[in-house]
Amino acid sequence: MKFTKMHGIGNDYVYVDCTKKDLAHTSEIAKYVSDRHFGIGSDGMILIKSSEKADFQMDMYNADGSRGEMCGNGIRCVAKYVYDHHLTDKTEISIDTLAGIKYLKLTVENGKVVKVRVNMGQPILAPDRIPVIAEKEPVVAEPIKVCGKEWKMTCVSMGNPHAVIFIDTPVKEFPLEEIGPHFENHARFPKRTNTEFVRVLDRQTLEMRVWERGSGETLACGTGTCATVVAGVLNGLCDRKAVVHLLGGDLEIEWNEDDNCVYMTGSATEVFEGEITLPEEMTE
Ligand SMILES: N[C@@H](CCC[C@H](N)C(=O)O)C(=O)O
Repeated sequence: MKFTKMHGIGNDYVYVDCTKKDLAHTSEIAKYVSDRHFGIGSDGMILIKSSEKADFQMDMYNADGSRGEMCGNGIRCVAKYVYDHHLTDKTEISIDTLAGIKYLKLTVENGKVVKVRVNMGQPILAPDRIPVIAEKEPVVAEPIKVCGKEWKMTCVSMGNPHAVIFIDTPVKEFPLEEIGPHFENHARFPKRTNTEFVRVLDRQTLEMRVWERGSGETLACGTGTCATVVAGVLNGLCDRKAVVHLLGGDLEIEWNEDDNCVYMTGSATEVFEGEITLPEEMTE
């Protein structure tokens, strides 16, 4: 299987061009290639496909083989791939995802995409659509007991579920490996959840670490960063336009007041191309 390794501020995926030939056993392959010791090593796998509804389609898999409805860092890389690999010459493109069609604007320098702005759509705040088991809408600073401690969570879906927790200490010091899995698998999240731990530095600057559903800690999460700014606004902690520092780099987020859509701007990077021989049972 031919693949391209790409990352959006350190959130790395194996990208497979399926515009001409489809792939079977995708869940198993995602798990296999994501393994950092026995595979290629990545946070998951993303398939780039042709689409009848949009310019392209993106299918996203986490490292454990589960499907993610959307991937903010991944969709910027898909945009870079299709432009840099000459599958399109358009600098405004649409990509279909399990969370609907997203619209992207590409910044090109010397023939290559260096930055992408994505309209990530409107945040979903209805508990049954996130989904989270909660009494009130929106779910803002709602108590939840995890690991014997009461936390205050704000829940937002950007097509996929997020629980955002504001903390007062530097995010680098947070025991993410210990706490993250207990949020991910908590009974209040029927489809599990991605969880962001966030410290507000000032009204336009936040820092965040993420525990992703199906992949564990990653260096960045695009949908999670959008959910973080929405949660910050709902809690009165930040402005609608903010920069979020993640372990792998920065993302610029704007929750636009006029159309209620969240806009994410950030980089996309190709690391290398390769070919991997898959186990026989994954090729049948
Ligand atoms: N890293 C992604 C999100 C990937 C999917 C997520 N783990 C899920 O299962 O919802 C991003 O950049 O948004």
